[in-house]
Amino acid sequence: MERRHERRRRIEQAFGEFRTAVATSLTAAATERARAAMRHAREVFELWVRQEGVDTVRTDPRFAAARDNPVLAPVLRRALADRERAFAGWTGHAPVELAELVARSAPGAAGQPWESWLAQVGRAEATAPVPQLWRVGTAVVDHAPTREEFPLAVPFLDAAHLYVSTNHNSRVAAEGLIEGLLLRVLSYFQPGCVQVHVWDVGQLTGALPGLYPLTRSGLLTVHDPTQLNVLLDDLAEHIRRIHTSVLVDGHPSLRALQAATGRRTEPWRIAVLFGNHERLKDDAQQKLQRIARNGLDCGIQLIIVDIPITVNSPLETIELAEGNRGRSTMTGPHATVYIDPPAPRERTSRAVGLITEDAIQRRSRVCAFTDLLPGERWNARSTTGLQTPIGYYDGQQVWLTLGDASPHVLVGGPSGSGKTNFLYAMLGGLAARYSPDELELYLLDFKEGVSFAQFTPGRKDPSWLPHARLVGVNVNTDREFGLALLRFLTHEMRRRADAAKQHEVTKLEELRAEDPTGRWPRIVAVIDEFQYLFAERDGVTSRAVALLEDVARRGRSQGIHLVLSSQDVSSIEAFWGKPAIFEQFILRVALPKARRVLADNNEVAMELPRRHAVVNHESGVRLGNQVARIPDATRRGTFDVLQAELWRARHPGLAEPRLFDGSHVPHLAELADFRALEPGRRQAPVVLLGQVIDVAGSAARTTLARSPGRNVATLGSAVRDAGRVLASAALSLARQHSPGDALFTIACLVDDALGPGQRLQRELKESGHDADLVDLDGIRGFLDEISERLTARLSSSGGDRDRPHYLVLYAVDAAQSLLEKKEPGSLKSGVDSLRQVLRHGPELGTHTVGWWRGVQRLKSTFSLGGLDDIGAWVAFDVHGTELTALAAGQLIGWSPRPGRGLFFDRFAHTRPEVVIPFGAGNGVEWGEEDL
Ligand SMILES: Nc1ncnc2c1ncn2[C@@H]1O[C@H](COP(=O)(O)OP(=O)(O)OP(=O)(O)O)[C@@H](O)[C@H]1O
Repeated sequence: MERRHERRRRIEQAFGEFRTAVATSLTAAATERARAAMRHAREVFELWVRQEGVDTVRTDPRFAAARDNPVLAPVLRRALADRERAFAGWTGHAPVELAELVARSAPGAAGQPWESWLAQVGRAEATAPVPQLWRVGTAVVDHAPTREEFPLAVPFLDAAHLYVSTNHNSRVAAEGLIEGLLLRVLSYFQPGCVQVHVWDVGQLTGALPGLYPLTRSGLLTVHDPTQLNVLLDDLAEHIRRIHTSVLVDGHPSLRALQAATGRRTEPWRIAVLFGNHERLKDDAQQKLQRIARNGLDCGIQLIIVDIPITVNSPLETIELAEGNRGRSTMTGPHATVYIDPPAPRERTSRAVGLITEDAIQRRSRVCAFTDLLPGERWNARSTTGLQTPIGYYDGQQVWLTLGDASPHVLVGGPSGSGKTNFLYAMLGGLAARYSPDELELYLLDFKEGVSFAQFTPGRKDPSWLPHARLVGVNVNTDREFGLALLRFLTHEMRRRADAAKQHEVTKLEELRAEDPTGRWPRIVAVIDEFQYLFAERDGVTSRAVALLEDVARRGRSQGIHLVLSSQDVSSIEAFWGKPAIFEQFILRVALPKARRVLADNNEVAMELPRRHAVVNHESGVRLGNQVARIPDATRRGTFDVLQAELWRARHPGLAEPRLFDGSHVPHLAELADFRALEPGRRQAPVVLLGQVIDVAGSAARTTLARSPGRNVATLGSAVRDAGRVLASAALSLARQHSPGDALFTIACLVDDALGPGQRLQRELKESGHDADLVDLDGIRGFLDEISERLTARLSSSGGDRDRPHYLVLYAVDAAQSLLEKKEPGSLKSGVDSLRQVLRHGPELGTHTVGWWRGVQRLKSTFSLGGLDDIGAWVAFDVHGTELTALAAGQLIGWSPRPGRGLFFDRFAHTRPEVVIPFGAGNGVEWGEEDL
């Protein structure tokens, strides 16, 4: 029994222990569960806090119970502390710093409140620094511990397009945003620097009505809702034109061009496009994307509203969800932006009115020549091209570019339309920008008058244009001078090409890089009234066409630019027959009423007001038209003042430009070739017969070597022309002999020749030479005597060198009948003696410089074939066909003209060249009465 009790007690005890153990563990489990539940509650709460944000949890009634729960309070406290920590770098500093940054980057109207600038006309020029940011509103970071506003500003001009998206609640606010931004831009820059285009898919006159008065001044253009393509094509065309004619120096953008050169020639064009959330048609969409991609470099900005589009270029977006509230890419997804409220309508109207008036005034402002000149002279480099403003349009400068893309210029306009004035404006702008080491000018004016003479030293004004190397005036009928200029340019092209080749490059630009110390200026060759060059269907025209084609084609890469100006481009048949030449003249300048300069369907020149020009860098097609008002550049006080200034600044060693004046008779004594002659030269004596028409102004020369054929003839009826040739020949020969070394015999065989002959004798004697005079009575005896002496010398064996003897025979043919007579019993006539002298004289130092009054008369002096004894000749009023026999049988196209002769040297020339006889002696004027 006892044992049974014991067993029971032990069982009960075991159960008791079990119960205790179970109870203990149940209690522990309950505690653990309660703990887990609390942890869970905190975690859930934390999740809410993190998800909804501390501010919501603190204020939203849904969280009231949780907020009051002391168990959860630490969670909220921790979250608040975390936020404080996260915003530690922001709160109190960043908004202030942002405000300062915007103040710095958005000066004046770009960032200040409207009260301080609206209704004041902008003063910044297009070349002024562009604000980096433009204020549009304020922003607040959504969950910042304290509400701190900071300004919202966007990059815009040159930097980024703007995209605005709206809903039915916020379209009005979006218009306010855009109008506000445009007013900032329009009020920052001088009127004219910015042009605005508005297109609204839904309405013709809806969007931005506050700006409409600007349409009066052309600063705003409102586009037809159905004509988006026209606007897009226009913008695309601007981009193309700017790339081809403005960004020619390798600058990637207008902004870069401005940074490098300080120049901004194009206005900003802002296109505001209002859509309706629908995609544009595919082609418009693609055009818009292209404009977005390439526009910023060319000053074209887009503001796109509610047009779905992806854009592959810098773009800021403002998304307005509710009224003026929204988000922007500038501030990111955690900040709410608030667009600035618009300025009062009345103030906006006043501002727009003022801008419009100012723009209209600027457009009508007469720009002056000085407006074309840079602040600093000669600091531009011509490595890649030449650029200058040549006038104004809408208060903006219009620039002209000579470079790879537009190497040559064709200028056209009827007489009096202002071509010469335009050329002065262009040359002034260039000469002020580029130093004479960067730019050389060759200027030729075919018409009568002295339009380019101003560039050379004058009697009243000693100044000359330091860039001018050659000036041709009154060229008129001396088309050969045009030819000479073109020939010079082709030589220069070759010289440059050779130099480039040595440096293993091909272009002037590269040559300058390879040879930085070399002097490789760009050359601008101006030919005014160039149609004269092609005035006749003759050899000059065909050679001119060939040379012009060569220069027009290859000049581009060698920095040689042609500027051809004409009042009548249409009549240049020879030229029009060569479209390839014209194609090189990409830059066209049409003055009022100019015909054929621009493309056929481009009539803009017909409507052009006086003193304006169309400058077209696109071969004259309509899209390339840029109208400019050209300032007066020819009046006193304009170009002349600039020239005097540049002249004073020139390098002291710089030579004066060479002047070729077609109306001027050259003076022998002035000629360098003449002055260089002196006694004691070892070479055969040189005979100067006149001046050839070349760029250097060289003398027409032949030599009198002691060999057969070295005689000179001048042919023509006038004693004046012939006398000049004979005298300059004799005087140049005299200069190469010491007194007494040579003998001159002057035969005057017509009365007219007596004056010039005696004058020549006197001059020769005055310089110490032996000079005899022979007349008709003495000529026969004289020639017989010389002839006999020559025969004797020819049959003798050697001996001393004969003293040079020069026979200067005036009107040889006048003695023909007298010389033909034979003495009774003699087989020899005087003509035989003359032939003997001409044939054998040169070998023995006896040379004849004779005048025959016509080709037939010369021929009758000789027997068949004797013409070979005349090695060189100058012909005046003799027709080209008559000269064939004297020029080795070649056909000669020569129409005689006053004061000009044709010179041929059988020993040196392949074809004859035009010569201008000298009008003066050895430092002594020859009066007309002497000739
Ligand atoms: N932009 C201008 N501003 C003021 N005056 C001008 C302007 N352009 C031309 N003129 C004046 O008009 C006149 C004719 O101009 P210009 O001599 O330049 O014309 P052109 O076309 O060269 O004529 P032509 O072919 O007869 O020589 C000149 O007196 C000139 O001063």
